[in-house]
Amino acid sequence: MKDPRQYLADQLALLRQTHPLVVNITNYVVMNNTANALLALGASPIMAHSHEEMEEMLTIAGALVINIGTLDRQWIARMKHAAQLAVQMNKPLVLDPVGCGASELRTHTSRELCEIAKALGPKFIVRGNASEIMALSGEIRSTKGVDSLETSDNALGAAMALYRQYGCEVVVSGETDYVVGRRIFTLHDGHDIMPRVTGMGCTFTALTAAFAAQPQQEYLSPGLASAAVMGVAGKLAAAQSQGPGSFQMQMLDALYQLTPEQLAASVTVSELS
Ligand SMILES: Nc1ncnc2c1ncn2[C@@H]1O[C@H](COP(=O)(O)OP(=O)(O)O)[C@@H](O)[C@H]1O
Ligand SMILES: Cc1ncsc1CCOP(=O)(O)O
Ligand SMILES: [Mg+2]
Repeated sequence: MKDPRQYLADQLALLRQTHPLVVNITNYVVMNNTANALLALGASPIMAHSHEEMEEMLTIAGALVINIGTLDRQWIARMKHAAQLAVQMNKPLVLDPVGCGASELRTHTSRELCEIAKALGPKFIVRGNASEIMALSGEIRSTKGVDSLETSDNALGAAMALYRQYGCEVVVSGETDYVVGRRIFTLHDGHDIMPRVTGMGCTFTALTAAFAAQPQQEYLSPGLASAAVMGVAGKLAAAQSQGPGSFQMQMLDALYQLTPEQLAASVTVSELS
């Protein structure tokens, strides 16, 4: 890869030209936040989950998000159907295993979705917090809920195991973000106010799908692009905020204002050898 910073700048510039459409099957908590974040960055969201329209949706979309945050039996059937279609249509799929480990239903469903999506290889991406990634891999059995009890450093082994098992890119968020694929990157941006706002991880997942939706140039790592954008926008937004309320608003403005040059200059990224 050329310098990862150049790759990141190119990816953001391309996104602003192509406005990729992302289909989101997501949770009731974050539908509005993630749609706004995609729009603010320059992508185009649609929230859709019905069986009847999913094939048409995926025909026009560049990528699919499956976020299990408020799952139930009916939603699980929709998620599996959409994942199967994504495989058939060779569309990138980003899974957010929200709350994996908090209930058997979440853990089991996340694994079933991974089994379906693994046929996509690197076009399948899992983005979760440390507890979720460790529960998905089987390294821990239970978690507290949707927030992480673990540091992302502790989840690196689990992320590598998932990469080997499913061939997917695995993105673990936290104070340090880890992007684990054929290569492994760490990013040290963001701000500790981010886990105090619901939906920041879901936003990360949705932005990952926006990068996955565009034609990849030299190196396929949508998770690296979204981690950089979340981290740099998060730092900029936190500097303008008084607390979680104003942070939410400032985050949308930062996603909108972020330039490719600023992204390349501000990101703290390194490759693990
Ligand atoms: N302590 C922290 N310091 C800096 N950034 C953080 C911290 N915790 C989380 N983040 C950032 O917040 C975003 C959401 O991550 P996280 O809170 O782990 O996800 P989730 O909301 O799914 O639990 C990511 O961009 C991550 O880098
Ligand atoms: C609070 C909550 N409960 C079910 S889904 C959800 C949103 C979780 O969003 P995030 O993981 O991005 O904080
Ligand atoms: Mg989450």
